Amino acid sequence: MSQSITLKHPTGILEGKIKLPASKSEANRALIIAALSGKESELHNLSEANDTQLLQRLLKSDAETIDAEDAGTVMRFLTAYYAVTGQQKVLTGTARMCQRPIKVLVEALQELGANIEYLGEEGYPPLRMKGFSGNGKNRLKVRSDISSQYISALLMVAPLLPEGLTLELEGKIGSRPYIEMTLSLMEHFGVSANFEGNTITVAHQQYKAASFHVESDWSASSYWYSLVALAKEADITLLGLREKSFQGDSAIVNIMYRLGVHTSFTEEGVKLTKKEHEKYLALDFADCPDLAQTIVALCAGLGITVEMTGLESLRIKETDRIQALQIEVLGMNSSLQEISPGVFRLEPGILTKEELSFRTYQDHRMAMAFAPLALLAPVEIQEPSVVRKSYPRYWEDLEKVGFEIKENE
Ligand SMILES: O=C(O)C1=C[C@@H](OP(=O)(O)O)[C@@H](O)[C@H](O)C1
Ligand SMILES: C=C(OP(=O)(O)O)C(=O)O
Repeated sequence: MSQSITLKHPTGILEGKIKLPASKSEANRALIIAALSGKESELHNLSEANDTQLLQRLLKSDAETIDAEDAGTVMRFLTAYYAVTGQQKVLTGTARMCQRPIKVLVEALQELGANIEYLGEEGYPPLRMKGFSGNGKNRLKVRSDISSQYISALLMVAPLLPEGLTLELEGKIGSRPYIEMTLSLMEHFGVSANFEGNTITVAHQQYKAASFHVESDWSASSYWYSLVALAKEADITLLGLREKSFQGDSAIVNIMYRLGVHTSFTEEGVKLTKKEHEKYLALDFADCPDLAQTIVALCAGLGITVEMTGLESLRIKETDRIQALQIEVLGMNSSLQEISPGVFRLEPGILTKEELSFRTYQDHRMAMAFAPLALLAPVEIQEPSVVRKSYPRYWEDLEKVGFEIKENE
């Protein structure tokens, strides 16, 4: 794919049925649990997302050096997996992955008896995994305000530990629904846990073989909600989404109700139609950080002021997402500012440009969140292939509902 594409929509009217990619979060948990169980589990509808394809390949690889690329779940889940299964590996990733912290997880695994060495800067990948003595502690305090992926990684390996594991979560619990998703998947594969207050206990147990069907990705649905909110008229069905979901990003239903999208659940998934939107919103993203970019881009487009909290983890994701958003909304005459510690305010401006252009910072969600603005004016997206991380068919799906996409020289 070329360095940039330009999107236009000739009518602004959207109609169609879209099969979303499957959730990479559910799929990557199911893959790790199936590998830990040592049993033949049937996993259906594994995501075509690169993060999932990559984990599938790496779990089968005999190579000593394992490249987790830019996939946070792959890096964190494999660190715990290789540690507890005593495999000698070097775990690395993209330059950005080597700036994403992993100290909390490494220190926890070391306390459990893992021998892990930093090959670069302390606290960051690459890591050398040197074996597991298995005579460590069975109760740990772990910070839960940096990334929930550390907690999920520890929980999935916990039943293999001779005395199980009790985790005491310290600090604010960020991305909590992802921890709950991990526990639900573990339960699906026969392992019970107890989560009360800030303490999670998992006894020594065996995973059981089970079949599992991965649900469509609610995070990916958010771009379609945004498209409906910006369209002149819309009738869009997203296939394979369920009202009762393991995914916390299903919170998009209630957020988008306020931003002009009505959801009805059908046999096949969800049907999205337009309604009135509110003019001002205050939203907390602590439980659903991956939705923040969608909402910022949409509110800048619709002229809605939004005050946001719970954005702390955005600074250590595929890029510093707060900084990337602050730069990119300027091109729409909007501003995103921290008005008091931890509180960000998006103040939308009037669109004056005939064509909008957005950089994507090697972050799939920057590309997917800003593309729907092509319903207001032609939009150039730089480095469009970034979408492969979670939604490789995004551009094709937009073409199915009438977007014209031109590859630029
Ligand atoms: O466990 C998971 O599948 C994820 C957890 C979240 O990360 P943090 O826990 O780092 O916020 C989320 O942003 C990421 O896309 C997927
Ligand atoms: C943050 C994300 O993924 P990860 O942390 O798994 O790289 C994401 O998909 O938005």
